[in-house]
Amino acid sequence: MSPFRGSIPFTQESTQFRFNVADQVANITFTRPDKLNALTFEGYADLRDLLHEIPSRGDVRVIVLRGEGTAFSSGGDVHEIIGELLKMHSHELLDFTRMTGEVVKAMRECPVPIVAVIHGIAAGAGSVLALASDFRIVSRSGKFAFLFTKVGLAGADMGSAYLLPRLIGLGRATQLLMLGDTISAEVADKFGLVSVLVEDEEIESQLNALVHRLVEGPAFAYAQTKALLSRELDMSLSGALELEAMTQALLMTTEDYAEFYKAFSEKRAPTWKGR
Ligand SMILES: CC(C)(COP(=O)(O)OP(=O)(O)OC[C@H]1O[C@@H](n2cnc3c(N)ncnc32)[C@H](O)[C@@H]1OP(=O)(O)O)[C@@H](O)C(=O)NCCC(=O)NCCSC(=O)/C=C1/CC=CC=CO1
Repeated sequence: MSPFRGSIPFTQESTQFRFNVADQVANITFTRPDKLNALTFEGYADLRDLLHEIPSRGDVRVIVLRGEGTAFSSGGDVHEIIGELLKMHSHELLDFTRMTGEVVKAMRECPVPIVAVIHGIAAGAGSVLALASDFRIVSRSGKFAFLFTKVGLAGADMGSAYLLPRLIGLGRATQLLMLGDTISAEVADKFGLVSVLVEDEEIESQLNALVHRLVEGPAFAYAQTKALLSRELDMSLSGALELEAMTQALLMTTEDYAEFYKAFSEKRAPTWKGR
């Protein structure tokens, strides 16, 4: 069995992040500000297990991922890499790299939208967690560093060579993943990596506005949209058209769909139920 927990569900507080649910918002906050919220093996595994668990709770409409202090996350914990990873055998290393990939898989397969709040640096695995989120609210102090080649690893890690070109194009993804340079919030915005660019002091109000929209909106339609966006990436056009046709036909039977037209006729805003 993998040493990285794996089949053990996330049931208690993590030592790596704080988790709470309030008003249908799941807040996951990395809590190692003195290490710029570096991720330990336990941190990755806890995050993966928590992301597997959240959808089944039924009380969460949006997940907010953020870091305490001055950074989002500086990626893998360098001290743990030096102390443990460098001593591992190849089969243990493969367990580890697969486990980190499972975090990204859990994020992309999670039907609940994920919003990453980027102030300060998102580096290494931290930049990939931002990339794998559905929305990135980035303040002027935000920075991204897909720095894997700078530590002697392939720039493609945790699915970044899959996700990044799809988000910002092959040319810019090559530049970021191969050179590993740190880019500012402005450059990230120009490249298309940013969903909302905000002044530092506006980050909470802009986050609240987006979270409010996602909480109040049609959750089932959002979940299906996320699933289609992921699944259609590798499909033929005819496969994608068929999948969308089946999904829309399903959504046309929901209470939310009927509610929109009822509300339209009654000249009022719809009340979404997520079903
Ligand atoms: C570029 C930096 C992220 C930020 O630089 P700077 O703003 O100048 O801040 P520092 O002074 O360097 O850091 C402040 C303190 O935080 C500690 N710290 C920073 N990053 C880490 C970290 N990743 N792990 C542990 N501790 C960290 C730093 O030591 C300072 O503490 P002290 O004051 O007590 O010394 C810069 O910090 C930096 O380059 N950090 C390392 C980034 C890194 O190498 N990340 C890991 C990359 S690999 C990865 O993320 C993921 C995987 C997963 C999959 C497969 C294989 C490998 O790794």
